[in-house]
Amino acid sequence: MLNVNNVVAGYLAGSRVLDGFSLQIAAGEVVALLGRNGMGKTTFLKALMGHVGVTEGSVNFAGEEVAGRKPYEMARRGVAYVPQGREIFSDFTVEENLLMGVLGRPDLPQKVPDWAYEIFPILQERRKQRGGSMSGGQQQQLAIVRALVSQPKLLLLDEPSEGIQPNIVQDIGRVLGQIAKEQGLTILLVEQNMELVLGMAQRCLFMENGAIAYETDQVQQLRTDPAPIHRYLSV
Ligand SMILES: Nc1ncnc2c1ncn2[C@@H]1O[C@H](COP(=O)(O)OP(=O)(O)OP(=O)(O)O)[C@@H](O)[C@H]1O
Repeated sequence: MLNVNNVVAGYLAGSRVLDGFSLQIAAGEVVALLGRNGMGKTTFLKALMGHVGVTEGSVNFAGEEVAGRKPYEMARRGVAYVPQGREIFSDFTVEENLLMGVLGRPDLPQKVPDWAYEIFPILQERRKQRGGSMSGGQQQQLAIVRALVSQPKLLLLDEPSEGIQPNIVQDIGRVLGQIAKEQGLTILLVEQNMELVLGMAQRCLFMENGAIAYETDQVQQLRTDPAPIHRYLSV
């Protein structure tokens, strides 16, 4: 589904935050992208969404070259992005926030589907309340469902557990794992919370200096043999 080859990308002209970055993700996979702060994980998600320019290499999504596409074009092609810090609209109600997710897909019926409120029941209870009045965890749930109502093929999540109480993190992990399994949703997860990663991911990619340095599909072995975690994540 996603085939990224030798990508170079950065913020300033000539900068190489991503430097020879390559990865492949098959349809239906749940993959975690890990690495210390500043290694370029968020930059990759932004480059894939078209928020950061790709200066070298190729990004193929669903059989089409997409490097250089704008964020709204990526959304229409079925890539949904839940950024770090959630970025919900504080003054909009829960329902209005969800509608924003639908508006990114003009080919879908332009209303919030009923199933959106069944994913996390709190969103039904808070439907008419301002997004900004909810807790951080509830806002994260809202941001995730806002992404899901665009009916993505690929869901990008940037640190969904950040600053959120453990029971909501667990709930998010359980729900996303279930959706991935039952509906074949492909997920790329950037995350520091190893419990969430080990509970969800089928494959872990470790980033160092702008590229993937190591990967494993023996995710559960990381519990008993955490050497890669120490090597690539410890400061
Ligand atoms: N808007 C920006 N302008 C210039 N440089 C940036 C910008 N955002 C990030 N960088 C730089 O790009 C590098 C990679 O940052 P990035 O946020 O992708 O790292 P990360 O692996 O996601 O780490 P973190 O866990 O801290 O978010 C860092 O050196 C960072 O300082």
